[in-house]
Amino acid sequence: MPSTLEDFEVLSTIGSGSYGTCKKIRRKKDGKILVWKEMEYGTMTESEKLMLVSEVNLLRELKHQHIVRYYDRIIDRSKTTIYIIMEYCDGGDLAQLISSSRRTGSFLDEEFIWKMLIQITSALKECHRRKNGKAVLHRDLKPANIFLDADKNVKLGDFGLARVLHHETSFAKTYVGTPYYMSPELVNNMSYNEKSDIWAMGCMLYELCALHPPFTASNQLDLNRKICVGDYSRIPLRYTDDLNAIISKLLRVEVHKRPSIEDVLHDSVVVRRIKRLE
Ligand SMILES: CNC(=O)c1c(C)[nH]c(/C=C2\C(=O)Nc3ccc(Cl)cc32)c1C
Repeated sequence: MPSTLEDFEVLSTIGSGSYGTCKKIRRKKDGKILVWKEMEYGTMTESEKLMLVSEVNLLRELKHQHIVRYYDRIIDRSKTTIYIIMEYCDGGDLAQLISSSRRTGSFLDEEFIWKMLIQITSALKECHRRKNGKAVLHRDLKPANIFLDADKNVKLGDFGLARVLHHETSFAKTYVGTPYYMSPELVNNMSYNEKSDIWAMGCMLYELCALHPPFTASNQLDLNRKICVGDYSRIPLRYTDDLNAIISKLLRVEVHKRPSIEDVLHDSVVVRRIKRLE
């Protein structure tokens, strides 16, 4: 039996991502706490609407402990709005965590950052596995799209929709961020690929260490230059050479030298750390 809006009670608005509004909801039949992401599709073309529906159906197949669980979707044609119902993540997102660490001047523990590296890599491995010959590339990996459950375990969310909503009307209206995580290949107008997700993961892990992105500039031209030459400083000296080494591999400018997800999971330093967390 498909869900309807009446099956849920809206409790609060908890965030507005790049592509819509997130609300905390309660499922009336059992009291389960969930979220839904409301996305207005009225300004989309027919082909983009079809892409959005197929994207959501594909994402619903992703069942993994470190990927936000998709439960259902509701389409309200009277409001041209889709409601994507997903798992509630009590711990909020990594962007909030970085902001509060920066505000209090307290760096994150290295053990926590290794845990993020291993769990995000595990989630991306599931996404990059071919499903019906189609990889689900995240395309918008950033701290605001990495959520945490009550035990501070990773829940990768908000994916795959970036490609659908890159059309002029809705993307231009909603996209406000500076593309700090844009990879060298994207700066050079090449196509997004699995290694672009790896680059973004490197930028994110760097930011967890330094509490700022690896590449910053006062204008897009300077930012692009720094990205394309790989001009960034070492992570703070409080972090080990092992952590610095793996992040440096993720931030290799040449795509063919950048490790794949499998390379990361088989890297000797990462294997050692996985054993420690088991
Ligand atoms: C201030 N907001 C929060 O602390 C917060 C909390 C407790 N949860 C969230 C967000 C989500 C959440 O809890 N589950 C989600 C599933 C998909 C997406 Cl795109 C977002 C979420 C947020 C933004």
